[in-house]
Amino acid sequence: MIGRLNHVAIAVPDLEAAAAQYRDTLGATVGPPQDEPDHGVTVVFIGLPNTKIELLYPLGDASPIAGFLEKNPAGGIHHICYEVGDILAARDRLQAAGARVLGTGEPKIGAHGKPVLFLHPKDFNGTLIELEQV
Ligand SMILES: CC[C@H](C(=O)O)C(=O)SCCNC(=O)CCNC(=O)[C@H](O)C(C)(C)COP(=O)(O)OP(=O)(O)OC[C@H]1O[C@@H](n2cnc3c(N)ncnc32)[C@H](O)[C@@H]1OP(=O)(O)O
Ligand SMILES: [Co+2]
Repeated sequence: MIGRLNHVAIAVPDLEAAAAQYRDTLGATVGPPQDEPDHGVTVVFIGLPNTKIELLYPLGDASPIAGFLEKNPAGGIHHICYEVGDILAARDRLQAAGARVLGTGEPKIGAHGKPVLFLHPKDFNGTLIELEQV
């Protein structure tokens, strides 16, 4: 069911500083900031040969990553995103297996314009998982 690793997301306390570090210190290809109000974050994507890094910064006063940054003020790995071919079939299979799908259970459109869902970290070894339909 899960396929390629689409991205690894890092929540950061300073988006510009983190983007500059990846661009200037690590020599990576860094995209522009993208506000994603429907998700409560601003994201910056860093292109790598085999996957992407997604830098996350809270947007608005109800950001789902605010709590994470309070607990991890220096930032930290926030989630990993796997690709799936059929996100509704994946959701149904996961729910049938007892996994918690976050939010309403209906996919939202993510930063790549594709449907995404999130699975509760406590069900997957303390790791927040995002699924993106490709
Ligand atoms: C533009 C879209 C973009 C894309 O790629 O397309 C994105 O990726 S958007 C990313 C931001 N959106 C989300 O993360 C949505 C899903 N996340 C959530 O619904 C919340 O963050 C949630 C429910 C995972 C955590 O909520 P909260 O921070 O309020 O903390 P809780 O106290 O409810 O957490 C319960 C429990 O889980 C632990 N936790 C929280 N976040 C993480 C995490 N990222 N990784 C691992 N564990 C996490 C938290 O510490 C609590 O554990 P406990 O032992 O009970 O203290
Ligand atoms: Co993501």
